[in-house]
Amino acid sequence: MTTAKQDLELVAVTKRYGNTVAVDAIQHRFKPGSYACLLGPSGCGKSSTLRMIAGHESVTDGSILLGGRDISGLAPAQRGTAMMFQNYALFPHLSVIENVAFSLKMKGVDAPQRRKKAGEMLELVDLTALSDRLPDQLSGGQQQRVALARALITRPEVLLLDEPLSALDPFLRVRMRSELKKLQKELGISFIHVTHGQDEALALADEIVVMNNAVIEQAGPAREVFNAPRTRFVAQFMGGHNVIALPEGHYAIRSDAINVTAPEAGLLDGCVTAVEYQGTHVSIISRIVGDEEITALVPDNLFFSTPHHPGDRIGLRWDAENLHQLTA
Ligand SMILES: Nc1ncnc2c1ncn2[C@@H]1O[C@H](COP(=O)(O)OP(=O)(O)OP(=O)(O)O)[C@@H](O)[C@H]1O
Repeated sequence: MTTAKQDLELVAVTKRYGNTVAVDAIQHRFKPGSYACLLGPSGCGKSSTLRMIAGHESVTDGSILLGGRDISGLAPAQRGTAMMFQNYALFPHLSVIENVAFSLKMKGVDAPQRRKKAGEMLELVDLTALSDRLPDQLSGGQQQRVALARALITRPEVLLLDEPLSALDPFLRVRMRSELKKLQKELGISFIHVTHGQDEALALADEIVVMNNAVIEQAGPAREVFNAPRTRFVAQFMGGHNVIALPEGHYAIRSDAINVTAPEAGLLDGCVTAVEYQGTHVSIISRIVGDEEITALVPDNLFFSTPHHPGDRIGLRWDAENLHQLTA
């Protein structure tokens, strides 16, 4: 398997469909050998971005560079990228091993070589025993591994995954996501994974690229994007944050960084509107001045030592270092 270490760079990449601007001059450098998640709500332009990188969609403006080489005008098979699709797109009449070997057949590789290479890929995804089955004789998770093997046989430098876990049930989704992460580390190539699930992105990504309305709102290591959102959108989309208006501006603060005190001991007073038990934590929602709501996430033992109920007056405190000023 290739271990080439090449940057993938998007230079002012734009996609327009008629009058719709799906991707608006985005600029980003994906580090080699890292797991990146393109995260954002439906319609923000993440699939269009991925399809342009893959070559399944033309670039309206700008360019895509892999290792400094402009690949924007190349056919998908010539780019050094491979795509794994949402619905896996397996050929129903071909066996597992034939599906995996398909692209080699198109390249004119002879049958014994194809079988050997496809066999290696099936071993990598732990499917050797099912080589001769047809796709409809496989579970969703197994079909996904076939699709992975089929994409990886081309030895891409960058593997592109479009919502690869969305067709799986929640249990399998969690299992497959750790397999994807492990595979990426083993292969050492870059994965770019499109998802609209923030928990999926947090679990998988070395780097999260948050898109909204055709632009990149924020990009950085997963922990940084979660912990220090720069815009109201990122704070709300990542979840687990409050946006507070203070005289100096708007700030994001994690719900678990808000401490609940007696009313006179807080920086702000609140009136409890709801209490939700969440197992390890209890979420206390209170209304503050200006009718804004603040959620405090309190460890369950702390909550039950001094329980609060809807209608109670409470104080809310935080350490200034946990406030992150928002730019928009
Ligand atoms: N072939 C197309 N023709 C016209 N408009 C399109 C086409 N494909 C996408 N769009 C529009 O471009 C915008 C971005 O779409 P895109 O599929 O990239 O978003 P997305 O973030 O991947 O959304 P989702 O999570 O729903 O797949 C949307 O407004 C969409 O309606």
